[in-house]
Amino acid sequence: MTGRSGHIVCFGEVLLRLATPGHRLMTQAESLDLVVGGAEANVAAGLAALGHHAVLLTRLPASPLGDKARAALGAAGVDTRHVGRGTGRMGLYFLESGAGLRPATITYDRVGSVFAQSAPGDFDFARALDGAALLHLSGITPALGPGGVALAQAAVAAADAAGVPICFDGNYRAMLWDAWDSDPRAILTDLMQSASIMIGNHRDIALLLAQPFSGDGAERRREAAQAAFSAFPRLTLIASTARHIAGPDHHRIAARVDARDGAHQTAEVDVTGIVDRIGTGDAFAAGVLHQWLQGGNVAAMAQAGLAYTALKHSQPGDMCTIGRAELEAFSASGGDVRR
Ligand SMILES: Nc1ncnc2c1ncn2[C@@H]1O[C@H](COP(=O)(O)OP(=O)(O)OP(=O)(O)O)[C@@H](O)[C@H]1O
Ligand SMILES: O=C(O)C(=O)C[C@H](O)[C@H](O)CO
Repeated sequence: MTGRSGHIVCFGEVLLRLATPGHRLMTQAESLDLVVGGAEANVAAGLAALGHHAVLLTRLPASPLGDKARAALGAAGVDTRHVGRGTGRMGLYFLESGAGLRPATITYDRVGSVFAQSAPGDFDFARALDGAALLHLSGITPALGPGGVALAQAAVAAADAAGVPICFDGNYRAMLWDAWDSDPRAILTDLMQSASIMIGNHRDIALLLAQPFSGDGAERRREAAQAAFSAFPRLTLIASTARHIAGPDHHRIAARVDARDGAHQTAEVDVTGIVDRIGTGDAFAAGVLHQWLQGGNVAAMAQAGLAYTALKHSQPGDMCTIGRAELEAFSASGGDVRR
């Protein structure tokens, strides 16, 4: 197995999460717990925890909130040298924590953030991408509005110009797309033309291709993957999870990676006692990319993605900072205290 050299550039907005403590409703909360997140930052943190050189390309406000975000990224081992600063506000989201049969709810408060207000010229894409193994971005940036579309297009164009492969995570956020007069299909299809790796499932592909996939399970995923490989000539890998919600704190998750010439779908693992569901998709992406960077095959990528997403469910916060030793020691049956 031959590894890939170079750092990974993750491009996207960093948010502060303000969450009700102790499963309270927002109406009951008298304080809010603060953590730093953002889908692409979460992937960078996961990759850094797994021993890779992960660079975050973003812009934060020149304010104590921006300082807080940058400090958290640095503490997670993310390379913040390409984190720009600007005048304006920090993107936030509020989380009303769920419990039992009451789902968690998210309220975004990010319109007009420094990142969302940025122009492509505010980023030195070429410098950040110089020598990179991969650019990772997601469907969240173009969902921010026309300015976000321009940012995502500029990032993709710069990676193309530098010959850097692109990983695109669908990360469909209906609340963001529905907040403006958007055409997610056209925008995402255009961005996907340049992607080598897609993190997304049959729903993402159905949206892109305006084509439903009605089969079941693995058959439906293979059919969707084949349609995506036909539509996007540069695509080499599609990675997805299949999540069955067995109970309020009990999910069954399998992972799948499709290549043009084969696929691997893992067995399901039971994830119980879920502490935090947010960021588990980003942890999956980090696990898959961890193996991709090492030249692992579809089975190794699917297993690492599954293990890392399963482990993330046990860690509070948006980021997964669980290390490589724990990933390698992952056991679907969990374990007692290690002493
Ligand atoms: N309405 C939709 N249209 C198209 N794709 C969707 C839609 N809703 C969800 N998806 C896609 O389905 C996949 C799984 O969605 P889900 O919300 O379970 O995210 P996840 O990847 O498990 O976790 P995370 O919330 O951390 O991203 C994602 O790739 C997402 O983009
Ligand atoms: O929802 C978003 O835009 C975020 O970036 C916040 C979370 O960190 C992200 O959704 C987790 O995937």
